[in-house]
Amino acid sequence: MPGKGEEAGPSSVQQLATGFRPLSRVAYQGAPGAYSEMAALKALPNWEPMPCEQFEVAFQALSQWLAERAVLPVENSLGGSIHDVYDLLLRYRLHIVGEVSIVVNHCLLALPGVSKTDIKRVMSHPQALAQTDGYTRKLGVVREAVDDTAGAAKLISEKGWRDVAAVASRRAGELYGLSVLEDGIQDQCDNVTRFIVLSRDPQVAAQPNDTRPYKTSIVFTLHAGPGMLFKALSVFALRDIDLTKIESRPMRENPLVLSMDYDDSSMRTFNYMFYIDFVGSLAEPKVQNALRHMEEISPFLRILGSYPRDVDL
Ligand SMILES: O=C(O)C(=O)C[C@]1(C(=O)O)C=C[C@@H](O)C=C1
Repeated sequence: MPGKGEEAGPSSVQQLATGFRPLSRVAYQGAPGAYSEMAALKALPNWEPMPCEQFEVAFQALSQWLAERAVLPVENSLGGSIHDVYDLLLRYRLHIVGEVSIVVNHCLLALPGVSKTDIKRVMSHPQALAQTDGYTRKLGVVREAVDDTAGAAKLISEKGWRDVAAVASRRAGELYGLSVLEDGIQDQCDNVTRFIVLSRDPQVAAQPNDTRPYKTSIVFTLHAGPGMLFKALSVFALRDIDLTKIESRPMRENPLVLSMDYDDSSMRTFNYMFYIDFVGSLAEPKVQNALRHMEEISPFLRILGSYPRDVDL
């Protein structure tokens, strides 16, 4: 019998002898059947997916050593950026060690026997609702945002609602006993969501024999004034470094600043955090030079991660 505080299971000696290794956990937001679970399994096929109710719970699971990785969505080709994840990246000191993209194919799911004309309400994650906006508008239903797509399917199944449909994956339908009323309901067939893989430790810089293409993600601030963003971006343009994404978010602790460009001291402008992804690894001298240059311009600069690029789409 294991004593108090001891785990039941093979001892470390037994583990070595039998080759048994407990599965490492990868946290994701949503219920089983969520697209984030698919992304987690694509990024880390032999890991145990760990469902979390909210994005922040996945960040906490990783920070508190309950999981070894977290996989979170950052942008979708139709719905745009997932802002909450950008804000959390700044609040938690975690590192991006990889990225993975998946094709998102939404289905309209309802209880067996329900037809499309019975549906009065459609529930899903806000991103999934944005990606199927044209379709649900034509359907003329009330749209309701919930925490995740699979969670919507689960709720409909548990409550037995016959006038509600979920926008979710076919797999979510199978898991929660819902039928597919229509498949492929996203407004464009090219519907791709990009996810990042987070770890407590940074990815080891690309080795000289590593031929994989790399990407680097940073977040920075700028002083208010004319041409500041232009100057910041020029550190990459001058070195032919290809930017793949830029995002700006309000600086929540200090949302308004005085602009140096105006004499009128009452003139205040919005204050932003800028997030940039670019092609290149921290091991490359031109990337190191660009970041050194950026440090001269930016009052705050943090490297979020340098990691192999997902080229499998
Ligand atoms: O709700 C889910 O199934 C999720 O995994 C979340 C999420 C997102 O946040 O963008 C992931 C992929 C799709 O773009 C829709 C929803």
